[in-house]
Amino acid sequence: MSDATIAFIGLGLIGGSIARGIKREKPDTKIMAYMRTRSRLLQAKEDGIVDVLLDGIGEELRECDLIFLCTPVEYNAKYLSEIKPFLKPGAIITDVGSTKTDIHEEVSRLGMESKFVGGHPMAGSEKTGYENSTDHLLENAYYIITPTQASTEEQVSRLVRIANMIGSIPLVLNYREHDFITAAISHLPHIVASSLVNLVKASDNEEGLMKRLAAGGFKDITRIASSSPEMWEQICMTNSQNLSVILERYIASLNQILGELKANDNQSVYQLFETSRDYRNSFSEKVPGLIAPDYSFTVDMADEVGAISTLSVILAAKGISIKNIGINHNREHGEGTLRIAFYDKETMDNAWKQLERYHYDLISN
Ligand SMILES: NC(=O)c1ccc[n+]([C@@H]2O[C@H](COP(=O)([O-])OP(=O)(O)OC[C@H]3O[C@@H](n4cnc5c(N)ncnc54)[C@H](O)[C@@H]3O)[C@@H](O)[C@H]2O)c1
Ligand SMILES: O=C(O)C(=O)C[C@]1(C(=O)O)C=C[C@@H](O)C=C1
Repeated sequence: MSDATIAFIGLGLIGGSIARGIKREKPDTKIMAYMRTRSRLLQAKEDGIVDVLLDGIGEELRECDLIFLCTPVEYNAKYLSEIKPFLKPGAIITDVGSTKTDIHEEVSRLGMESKFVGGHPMAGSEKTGYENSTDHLLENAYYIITPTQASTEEQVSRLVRIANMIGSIPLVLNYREHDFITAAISHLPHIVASSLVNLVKASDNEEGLMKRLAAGGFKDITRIASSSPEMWEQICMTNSQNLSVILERYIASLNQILGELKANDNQSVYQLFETSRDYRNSFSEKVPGLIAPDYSFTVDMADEVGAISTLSVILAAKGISIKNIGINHNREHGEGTLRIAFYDKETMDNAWKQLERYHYDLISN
């Protein structure tokens, strides 16, 4: 079944980014959307991302092959029963929620296992709303797919196709396992970041010197404390059991560090930093989800004086901005190769076309 008509309930950061990615790759997809803020929906129509504006859940959904739930997790689960009467045969509902057990349990309670496949893109931002969505937000990030016991291969492969289409890397996972993993690598970090920021707020002096002097270290590990409270309250409440287990382990590890500090146990404090450094360094920066999308290609060209400037002039004449240009030192592609990076995919594709016209030898990265 082809997913020619797709609806989005909630069109914020994640819904908006998926819709943009789909429209970029398959512009003839008919996209319907509903969200709380009407003005942003109108903007999405103006941008050519949404074709049909919905006033709520209703008859129009009967036309849809695929329905994305992209609101905070508890609202996603509530929408299931409302949407159920409007599902056409073969249609599936999916969601993008950060927790999965809660919605899967609601799916079972409603007897909708054959109509639902869960999803969760493992990328995002502390920013919210359609206005911050981009067609490349989820590129190079894992897109976790959580089937039900009744999900068919065909249904799962439809979600895999969508994930691939938007540049993500699909990964099928059991929904309970998903929630334990994300408790440790996503939900606890949000609690740590927010509680640390609140600790500094409570400990600062009247002149606010802590706030003023906070530098890279503090800012690096607290960026996510600016995330949406509505979204994170719902994530924590729907994964409270896993989160409690992980939080208790974390508190125990903090208490251990406290004991070591008080006892002047410098060996153990050294080991804390040594172990974490080695493990953190073993997270390849090439791990999907950690790297920014790379819009670059290589040009194999003669190593002649002026070669770079000739190429730059060709691109500049077409108004194409280059983000970075440099000689490739690994020489895998032969002598005089140049790596050119661009700000987005569209610019990169355009540059490729222009250089092809001048018969440059191009290699995709
Ligand atoms: N932000 C992230 O980093 C991230 C990453 C992966 C998954 N998620 C998940 O994606 C979902 C959406 O998060 P987001 O970051 O896009 O949030 P967002 O605030 O940017 O967008 C939420 C959208 O839902 C709409 N909405 C909220 N309540 C609604 C309701 N009751 N009915 C209809 N529309 C409603 C809002 O108007 C908005 O369009 C959440 O379930 C979240 O757990 C978030
Ligand atoms: O980068 C961020 O701002 C995020 O918080 C993204 C992040 C996370 O890594 O925890 C947040 C929630 C999601 O469900 C998936 C990704």
